[in-house]
Amino acid sequence: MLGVNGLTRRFGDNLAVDGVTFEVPAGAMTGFVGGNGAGKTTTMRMIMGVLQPTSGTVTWAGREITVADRRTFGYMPEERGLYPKQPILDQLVYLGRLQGRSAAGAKQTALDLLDRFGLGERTGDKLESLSLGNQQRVQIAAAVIGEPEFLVLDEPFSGLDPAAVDSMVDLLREHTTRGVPVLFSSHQLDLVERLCDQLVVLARGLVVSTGTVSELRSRGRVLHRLVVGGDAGWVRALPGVHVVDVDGPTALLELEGPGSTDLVLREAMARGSVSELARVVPSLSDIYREVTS
Ligand SMILES: Nc1ncnc2c1ncn2[C@@H]1O[C@H](COP(=O)(O)OP(=O)(O)OP(=O)(O)O)[C@@H](O)[C@H]1O
Repeated sequence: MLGVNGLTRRFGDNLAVDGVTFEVPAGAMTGFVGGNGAGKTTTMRMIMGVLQPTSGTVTWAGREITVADRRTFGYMPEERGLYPKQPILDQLVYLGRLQGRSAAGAKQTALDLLDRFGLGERTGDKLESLSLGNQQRVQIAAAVIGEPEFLVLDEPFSGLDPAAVDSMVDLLREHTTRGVPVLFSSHQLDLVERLCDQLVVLARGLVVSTGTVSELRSRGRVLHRLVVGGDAGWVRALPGVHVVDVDGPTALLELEGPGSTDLVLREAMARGSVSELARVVPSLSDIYREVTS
């Protein structure tokens, strides 16, 4: 398990990361989300030791992290990091060797990964000759070539088509199944919702929420949608009902308790037909907007 404890980073007057604390448990896929400039990349760089924190610590397996620990980590940095003019297989084998793999082992894993990502015919091609999406696949292969004990991936899914996303998701799941903790940042909240076991939400350098998607959901306000035959504007007059929005026959409501639900239903039926009165299950995007606003 990796622990981030009160990590703080200033750039001059800019407090980019402000006392960030969270854990990435073994075998869990942790999604790191937050708007542009929230501090995700800065935090990941401090975890990887490529940027010094102003204060705070990173722990691995319950003790302060060492250089040797970090050598066992796989990292896909925001600025990527492979050589554009070198053949992709050579680069992967080289990186695997740097991370302690034998030449034969690194080559076999690299060939398997490239084959799996549809690049089996292009092993001798230079990185720059591949499309951006295919370059991204090679970057992910580079992060896992050393059989890492922890994976840090900065926006690994940006620019990937749905089929590539699915194969990356399968690859990452194989790692978490073996107990490897994975931390990845993404702005693709539908994907984060599908993929991650837990979330860390950052806003303006601060952790504003952590937990599973269902935990985050249960902390948010509960809304109901009412759809009636005519105009639903009458619902504004009911006690115990906070109207979030009314649009013709549809109203979005925050109800104070079961009594309010009964009241809304009774009133609606007395006034005509009722098509729907149901609890709204918020999407991760809705939750994200609520916790970061
Ligand atoms: N090397 C640097 N020098 C000065 N300021 C920096 C540096 N790196 C990051 N910052 C600032 O730190 C803040 C956090 O940036 P960071 O890149 O960590 O955000 P992010 O959440 O990864 O954003 P995005 O989703 O846009 O990639 C921003 O205000 C950014 O301008």
